[in-house]
Amino acid sequence: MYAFQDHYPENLSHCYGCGSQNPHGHQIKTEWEGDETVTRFRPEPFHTSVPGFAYGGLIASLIDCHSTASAAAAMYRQEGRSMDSLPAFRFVTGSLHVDFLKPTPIDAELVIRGQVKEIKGRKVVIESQVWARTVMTAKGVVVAVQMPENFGT
Ligand SMILES: CCCCCCCCCCCCCCCC(=O)SCCNC(=O)CCNC(=O)[C@H](O)C(C)(C)COP(=O)(O)OP(=O)(O)OC[C@H]1O[C@@H](n2cnc3c(N)ncnc32)[C@H](O)[C@@H]1OP(=O)(O)O
Repeated sequence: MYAFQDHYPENLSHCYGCGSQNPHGHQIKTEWEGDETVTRFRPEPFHTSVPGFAYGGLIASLIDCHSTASAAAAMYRQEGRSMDSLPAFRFVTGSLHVDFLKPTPIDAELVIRGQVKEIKGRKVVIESQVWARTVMTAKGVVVAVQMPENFGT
């Protein structure tokens, strides 16, 4: 699989959630399945909250990085451009909202499915659901905003 994150330049691949260059991070991989974006992730025992269940911060960070990657992919798709083409779209999280609907088992593969709800100017809104086996355990909404040139200054 060649994922959205595989197009990130190396100097922007250190993110804890999605950076391929961060050995301590989740290193998530996201791709299109039709009009939805999909990330699959298997929690480790050290991601535990209540024994047997995954920590909510893990769920939130999966939704976060799944959504920023989906935002970039959606912008490229809207422009009919490959994710390798320039200028690059780089998105950061403006807002992250998560609803925890059910406890998320630690021993299941998690499937995060995202839909593009809005693309307006530099902003993309992504809605996502986290599935464990046949149960939707969480859902989220992220407002992703194209990183300004002066980010961090
Ligand atoms: C394939 C190649 C791709 C390359 C890809 C490279 C990798 C790419 C980096 C990887 C890394 C991943 C990232 C992981 C996800 C993090 O963890 S990112 C880290 C956490 N996030 C941050 O640190 C962001 C900190 N905040 C900021 O820098 C600024 O507040 C922001 C978010 C850039 C927005 O500031 P701004 O650019 O001045 O925004 P502004 O022009 O005022 O607003 C633009 C639009 O966004 C909306 N907006 C802005 N902030 C918010 C908010 N908080 N709530 C709701 N809406 C908002 C505005 O309402 C506006 O919408 P419209 O009025 O146009 O409808």
